[in-house]
Amino acid sequence: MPGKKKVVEETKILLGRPGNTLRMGIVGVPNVGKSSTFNLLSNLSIPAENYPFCTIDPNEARVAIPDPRFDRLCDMYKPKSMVAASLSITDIAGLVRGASEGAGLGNAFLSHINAVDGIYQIVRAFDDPEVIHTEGEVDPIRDLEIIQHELCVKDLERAKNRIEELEKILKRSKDKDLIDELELMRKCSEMLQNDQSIKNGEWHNKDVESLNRILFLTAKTVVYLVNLSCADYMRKKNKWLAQINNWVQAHGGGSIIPYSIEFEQNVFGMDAESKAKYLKDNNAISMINRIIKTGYHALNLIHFFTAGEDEVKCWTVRQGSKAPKAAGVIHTDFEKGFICAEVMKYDDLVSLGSENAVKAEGKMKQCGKEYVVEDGDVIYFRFNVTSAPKGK
Ligand SMILES: Nc1ncnc2c1ncn2[C@@H]1O[C@H](COP(=O)(O)OP(=O)(O)OP(=O)(O)O)[C@@H](O)[C@H]1O
Ligand SMILES: [Mg+2]
Repeated sequence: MPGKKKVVEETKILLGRPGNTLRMGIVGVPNVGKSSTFNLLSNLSIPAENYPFCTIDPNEARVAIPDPRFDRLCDMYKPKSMVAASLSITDIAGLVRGASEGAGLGNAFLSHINAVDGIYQIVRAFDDPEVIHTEGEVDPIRDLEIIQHELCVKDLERAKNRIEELEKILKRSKDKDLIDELELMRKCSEMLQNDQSIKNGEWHNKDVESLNRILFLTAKTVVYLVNLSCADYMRKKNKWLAQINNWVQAHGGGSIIPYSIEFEQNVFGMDAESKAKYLKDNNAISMINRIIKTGYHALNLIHFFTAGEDEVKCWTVRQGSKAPKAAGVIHTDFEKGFICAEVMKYDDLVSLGSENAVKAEGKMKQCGKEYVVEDGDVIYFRFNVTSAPKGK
C-alpha cells in the first residue's frame, strides 16, 4: 500500500557521518564495467572552469557537482577561490561469490565498501561473447543476489558480534536501552539470515542511532547502474530491465539508471558537433552527469553556501541539520563557539542583486542554534572560540 510505505520512508535510515566530500564506491561482480564506468565518470564530468576534477589515485577521483546557484554566486562575488561541492568516487575491485569468507580480495574488498557513504552497483545486462562472465552466462539477477548475499553475510557477522557483547553486558545490567538494542540486533540478524538488507527494514527513529553505530554495509544507499549494449540503450529496450526493477523494489529500493558504457565511449571520442548530431540522430543522451547527480542526491543531502570576495564555497549537510551542525562542517571551532548564523536566502540575494540590498530590505536573518538550515541558504557564521561551551 503506497500510503503505508510513506511512513517507512520518513524513518528511513540515515547513513553515518557524511562529511563535506561524499564518497560513492563502484561495486559489482567482475567484468561488468566498473573500471570503465569509473574512467567515464572521472573523465567526462563537466569540463568547465569552476568544476575541476582530480584523480586522487588510480582508483579514486573527485568530481564536482554542477549547481547553477554556485555559478551565479561566483559571478556575483568574483571571488579569488571557488569551491564547488564534490563527490569522491572509488573503483572497488570485483566482488566474487565467497568474498565474505575471503575469496577474491575478500575482506579487503568489503572494508573498501565500509569506507564509502553510498554505492553505485554496476549490473551487467549486455551480451558480448568477448567479455567473459565469471559465472558463465549473463544473468543480472543472479549477480544482484551474489552481492546481496556477500554483504548480508558480512553484516550478519557484525550483528552477531554485537549480540554477544550485549548479552554479556546484560548479565550484569538491566539497562533498558541495551535491552532494546539487543532486540533490534536480533531482528537485524534474522533479516540478514534471509538475505534481506538492513535498509529494507521498517525502523523507528529510536533505532537509527544504534543502526548507524554498526554502519551495516546493507544500510548504505545504492544507485543501480544497468550497463546495456549500445544497441539496447539506443532502442531503450532490454529483456532484463523489468526483472531488475522488481528485484530492486523488493530489496530496499533505490534509483536505477540504464546506461551503456559502449555508447558513452562512442560519444566520448567525438568532437562537439558530431556528438550533437549523433545524439540527435539516435534520440539518446549521455547519462554521465545524471549518474553523478543521482549519486550525490541519493544521500539526502542539501547545499548551503558561504560567499565573499575571498571565496565562494558550496557546503554539504544532511537534510534537517541545525545551524551549529552546519557550522561544524566548516570547522569544529565554528560549532563549539557558535553564536549565530546570519542567513540570506539564495533567491533574495539574486533578486535583490547584492548582500547590501538584502540587508537594507531586512532580509538577512540572524538565526540561533535551533535554526534548521535550508537548501540554498547563504550563511555567515558568527562564533567565539574562547568561549567554547563548558559542558553546557
Ligand atoms: N555495455 C558494454 N558493451 C560491451 N562491452 C562492454 C560494455 N561495458 C563494458 N564492456 C567491456 O567489458 C570489459 C570489462 O569492463 P571493466 O574492466 O570496466 O570491468 P570491471 O567491472 O572493472 O572488471 P574487474 O572486476 O575485472 O575490475 C571491458 O572490455 C569493457 O570494454
Ligand atoms: Mg575493474
